[in-house]
Formats: sequence, structure tokens, C-alpha cells
Amino acid sequence: TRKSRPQRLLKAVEGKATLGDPQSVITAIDHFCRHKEWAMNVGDEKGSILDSLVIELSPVNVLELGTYCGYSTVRIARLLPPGARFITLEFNPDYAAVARQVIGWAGLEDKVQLVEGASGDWIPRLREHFGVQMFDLVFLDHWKDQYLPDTKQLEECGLIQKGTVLLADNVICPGTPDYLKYVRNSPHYDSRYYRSHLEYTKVEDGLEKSVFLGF
Ligand SMILES: O=c1[nH]cnc2c(O)c(F)c(-c3ccc(F)cc3)c(-c3ccc(F)cc3)c12
Ligand SMILES: [Mg+2]
Repeated sequence: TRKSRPQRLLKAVEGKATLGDPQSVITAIDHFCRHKEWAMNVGDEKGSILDSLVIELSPVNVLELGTYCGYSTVRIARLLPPGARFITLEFNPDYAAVARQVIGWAGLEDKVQLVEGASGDWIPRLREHFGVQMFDLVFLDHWKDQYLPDTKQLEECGLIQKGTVLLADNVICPGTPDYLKYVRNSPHYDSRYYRSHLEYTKVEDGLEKSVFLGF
């Protein structure tokens, strides 16, 4: 059967990137998505905003919800300090299989723990399963309807604490209205919108950065 889009994206990485060179993997994916086939990676424009935030935060414990092909996983992992811990959750096994290979091609497999399954099932088990106490950064980039319930579950499990930064993709396109209303109206979050564009297009989209202020 015809290869899937993620598999074609992986072929583009294998054909163009240099093994062990994360930047070449990022460049190869962006080229493929801009010139061959659009795919829902955070992309180069929003990716640069993500980079700046990771560099500024220098997070030790990072959670990504929604791995897809591993593009943002590579963008984040390549900037983490030694000893940092990075868990990325992916629901779709086909996406996870491609992401493992993309992350491997970037030479970052030792920095990332890719966990397959539903975020709602895994969030309550992260502490006892991975020994993580809290996250410094959570990148929300999975299913838009899951952003709010997963955030509430992370709060309830104590995995979001004073200073934790939530960064959410696609808050305009396709949009996450209930999540935006929550973080923007809650006295427990300091929220701001980074205006950008839907990956590889001129359509408006952006990232919402929300800092938890404590209960
Ligand atoms: O689902 C997503 N997760 C994470 N990031 C995403 C992302 O960065 C996107 F740009 C899109 C997107 C936006 C506009 C569009 F036209 C197509 C796809 C989606 C998305 C939205 C609705 C769907 F039915 C399927 C995919 C996602
Ligand atoms: Mg996205």
C-alpha cells in the first residue's frame, strides 16, 4: 500500500539530513513541508518562537503532548541542557513509529522518552512511572479538545507548579477557545499570545504562553 505522509516525510529526512545533525533534520522537514507536502509540524516560524522560549527557560523537565513526526521534539531536545528529562506523548502508533526514527536520525534518542498512548491515561501515571515531580515546560500540540482537560489533570496531579510554563500551539487555527478562555481568565496564570502563522502558510495562527503563578 502507498506510504503514509509521515512515512514520506521520514524518507525526505533520510534522503536529505545528516545522521546525528538535528538542524539538518529540521531543515529537511521544513523543505519537504514547504515544497512537497504540507504536514502539521509546528514549522520554522512558530518553531523559532519555541526555540527562544526553550533557550530562555533552560527547562529541566519537559512534557510534550503530541509528538506527530517528532519535528518539535527535535527542536526542543536539541536545546535542552545535559541531564534534562523530556517526555513526549503520542496517541497514534504510526506517528510514534516515524517519530522514533526522526528523533534517532537527529541523534537525540537518549534525550527523549517517547510514550505511546492517550495523554489522559498517561498523565496520572507520569510521576510514579517516570519519577518526575513537576514540569518546567509543557508544549501542548495534540488534539485541540484535549488541551483544557489535560491541563486540569496536570494541575490536579501536581505536575504543574509555580513557575511551570505552558506553551500551546494552534490557539487560533484550528483554535482552542475553551483552553484560551481558561488560561487568559484564570488568576493562576499569566498568559500572552505570540502572533505567528499556521505552519508553512500565510494563515494566522500563534502560540499562547501561560505561566502558572501557584494556587
Ligand atoms: O491536530 C493537530 N494537532 C497538532 N497540531 C496541529 C497543527 O499544528 C495544525 F496546523 C493542524 C491543522 C490546522 C489547519 C488545517 F487546515 C489542518 C490541520 C492540526 C489539525 C487540526 C484539525 C484536524 F482535523 C487535524 C489536524 C493540528
Ligand atoms: Mg500544531
